[in-house]
Amino acid sequence: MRLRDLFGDDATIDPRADTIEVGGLAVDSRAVKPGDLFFALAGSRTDGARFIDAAIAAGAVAIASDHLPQGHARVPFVITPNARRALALAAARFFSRQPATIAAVTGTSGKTSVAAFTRQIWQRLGHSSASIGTIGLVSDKRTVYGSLTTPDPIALHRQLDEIAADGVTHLAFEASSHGLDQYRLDGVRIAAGGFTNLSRDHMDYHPDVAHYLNAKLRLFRDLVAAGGAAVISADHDCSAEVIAAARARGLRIIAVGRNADGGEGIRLADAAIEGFAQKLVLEHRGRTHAIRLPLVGEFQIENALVAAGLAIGTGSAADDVFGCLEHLEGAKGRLELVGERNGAPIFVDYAHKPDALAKALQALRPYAKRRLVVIFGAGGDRDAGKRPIMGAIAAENADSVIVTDDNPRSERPEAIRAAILATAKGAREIGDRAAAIRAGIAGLEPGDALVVAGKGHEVGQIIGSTTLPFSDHEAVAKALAAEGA
Ligand SMILES: CC(=O)N[C@H]1[C@@H](OP(=O)(O)OP(=O)(O)OC[C@H]2O[C@@H](n3ccc(=O)[nH]c3=O)[C@H](O)[C@@H]2O)O[C@H](CO)[C@@H](O)[C@@H]1O[C@H](C)C(=O)N[C@@H](C)C(=O)N[C@H](CCC(=O)O)C(=O)O
Ligand SMILES: Nc1ncnc2c1ncn2[C@@H]1O[C@H](COP(=O)(O)OP(=O)(O)OP(=O)(O)O)[C@@H](O)[C@H]1O
Ligand SMILES: N[C@H](CCC[C@H](N)C(=O)O)C(=O)O
Ligand SMILES: [Mg+2]
Repeated sequence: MRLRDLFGDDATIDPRADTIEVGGLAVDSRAVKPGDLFFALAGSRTDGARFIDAAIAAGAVAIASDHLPQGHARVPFVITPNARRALALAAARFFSRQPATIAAVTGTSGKTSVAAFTRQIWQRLGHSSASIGTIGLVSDKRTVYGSLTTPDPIALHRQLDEIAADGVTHLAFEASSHGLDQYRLDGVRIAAGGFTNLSRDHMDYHPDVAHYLNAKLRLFRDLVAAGGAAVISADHDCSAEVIAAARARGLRIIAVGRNADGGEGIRLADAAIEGFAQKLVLEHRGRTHAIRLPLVGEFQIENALVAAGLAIGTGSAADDVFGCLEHLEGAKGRLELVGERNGAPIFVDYAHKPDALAKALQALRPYAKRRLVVIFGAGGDRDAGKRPIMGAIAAENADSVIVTDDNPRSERPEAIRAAILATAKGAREIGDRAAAIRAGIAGLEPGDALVVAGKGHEVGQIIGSTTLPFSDHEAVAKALAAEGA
């Protein structure tokens, strides 16, 4: 593709770059292939400009950056005011196909679940559908394990192009605050945006909560296409501000939840637990719908309603969409019932931040007639401030707490555990996660419930810079087998 066709009018293109054909895009010098255009981006740890020589040595034919790199005037270059955004827009032009209908969801918790639910609703309504996010790419054609919640723009646009070529017409994907802040999803043609909730997260990255919320609001301010829909949970302190941002863009607002109006919105009029399911009464456009949602956890109602709103906001008929809610399956490792011992249910959950842990424990309280047991830790090289908060939440909302390791990464696991234990009064400490799970399961008695939180779908444990195979699902299964359960 011609280099010139990758950029808009705000780019200054070196005359020598004007005729260049670009074979690919690269943002990491170590991934450059001959013929690539290398984007030199200033990052959080280093500056891509330092790797321009390496990129050229690897075959880069031109460099794009937001400033003329010193000493590199001999290389064909493109200067563009916001190089990260320009990268995403260039990736959208380079990988030009996208599914015709795309919804994106943001919020502190529930994104993976909403993306999975939206995909399931569309699929059930007969559309070839996919989701992209923390658990990777899931489509009716293929599954690819993921690592980032919002992939970098090159990977994201390559995947959009591939799934569109596969025949996928409907995509729901997760917009993380990092992804929004770093312009990873600019260039995606988004027909509807969803917002679940806001609580403490990523305070190692965002200077304050306002910055974090503003990153999320970019979805409505900058990214959902004009005339598109905004599906917003109405039940939180931040809901009014999010709705105002979407309204300022003239988007079609579909508020959902107890505080939504049952006209354009989806109002939750009633909810009651029924075994491992919940009975809901919904109001929408003057009609009442009685639904049996086959999921555990009050928060899954919020996720299901945002997903329903996204499907309705992109053109599906409300009656059909509500019918699909009766068939939803939870995303892997999200309050997933994985076994039982002595009649006590055992769940795997992905709560790795304070509000999610509180919500997960509160959701499981009705299933623990005796003791609610939680096993969890906290990731290393991530917001250290959340550790004591999570310790206190566990002590308050569970009856028995085992503090173990999550992904310690480069940190000392004992130090992470100590920060949690400082507030988790009465908790046991068992660093080895498999041993912690064995101990938790061995102690279960009739009437108890156990949740292993923090790693959900993950299949590895990152210790130092090594990822060892580890899955909570497998660890639970092995512990149950050892107990003869
Ligand atoms: C902190 C963060 O978000 N970093 C992201 C950012 O990297 P960066 O630009 O800051 O990287 P850097 O290390 O400072 O390097 C600067 C530049 O030099 C380049 N470089 C570097 C070394 C080299 O040898 N050659 C080279 O060219 C790098 O490719 C980069 O372009 O841009 C990269 C490209 O898009 C991302 O891959 C990278 O995500 C890292 C891997 C990461 O771990 N991010 C996590 C925190 C994250 O994004 N999480 C969110 C939210 C999770 C959730 O709550 O669900 C997610 O969306 O997953
Ligand atoms: N709507 C919600 N409100 C509060 N907590 C929730 C909600 N949905 C999910 N959770 C909790 O958060 C955990 C993660 O859920 P999910 O993966 O759907 O969210 P996410 O926003 O994608 O998270 P991440 O940013 O970590 O990828 C769940 O396992 C559960 O403990
Ligand atoms: N996307 C999140 C996932 C955290 C999962 C948890 N298991 C941990 O390692 O902290 C992050 O990278 O911060
Ligand atoms: Mg996610």
